[in-house]
Amino acid sequence: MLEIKNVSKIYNEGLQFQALKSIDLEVEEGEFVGIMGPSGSGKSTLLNLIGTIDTPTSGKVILGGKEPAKLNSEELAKFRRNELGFVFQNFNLMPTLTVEENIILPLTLDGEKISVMTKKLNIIAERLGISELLKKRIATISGGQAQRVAIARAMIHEPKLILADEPTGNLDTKSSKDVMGLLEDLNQKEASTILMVTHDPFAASYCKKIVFIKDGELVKEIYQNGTREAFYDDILIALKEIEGAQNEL
Ligand SMILES: Nc1ncnc2c1ncn2[C@@H]1O[C@H](COP(=O)(O)OP(=O)(O)OP(=O)(O)O)[C@@H](O)[C@H]1O
Repeated sequence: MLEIKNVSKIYNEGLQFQALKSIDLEVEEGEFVGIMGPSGSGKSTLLNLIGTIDTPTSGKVILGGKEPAKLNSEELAKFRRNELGFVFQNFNLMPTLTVEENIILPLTLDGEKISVMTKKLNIIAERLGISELLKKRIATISGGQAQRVAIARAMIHEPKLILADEPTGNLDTKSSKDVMGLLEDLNQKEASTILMVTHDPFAASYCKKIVFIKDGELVKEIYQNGTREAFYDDILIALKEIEGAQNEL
């Protein structure tokens, strides 16, 4: 469903900098993939290319058979709204709106009927355990609750792919566990395809596969074969290997 073919990204502002070098990556429908790597290795650059926020210097990003780089700005805005769901570290919710207003925002932009929006809203709120919060303003809920709301907003239009950038970055341990359990559930029970950038080995242990990026190149891939606890240990070993090699340099 997602194909990244020989993608490179060179930033041209001021000094040229090659942030990604010939990346090849395929994500199948229903996968839950983590992207890890040292700071500055190119994780956000890669996520921005997949999220159609930026375009590759060379190579192709193909999502659901379409190449977003070929769309005009209006088509692209529609593509992004329909095919992708975004979850960010800082939640990116509208603080003065209520929980329900935030969740239905993507549908409002598409001019959906109120009856359809209400039905979808109630199903997803129930599913994510936030039905009690719908009338509250974002400014009055906790970080863990805000991230649930952000996930509901990312899911409500049933996107092909959910892109999460450090979704537990601003959460305490308990909320991180809740949010990751929720993403795992969406992946397992509703076959949502999820791609998540994270520094946090605990959050990453919920993924089924992790790709490691270093200096703009994919250097390693590991899969969860046994328990999540065993995968957590595998992740720590892989990080040590990659960051250790970096420290030696
Ligand atoms: N707009 C830009 N112009 C020039 N260089 C950039 C730009 N954006 C990012 N870079 C550089 O590209 C490299 C990769 O950045 P990126 O943000 O993708 O890394 P990252 O792995 O997400 O890092 P972090 O984990 O710290 O968020 C870095 O060296 C960064 O300085």
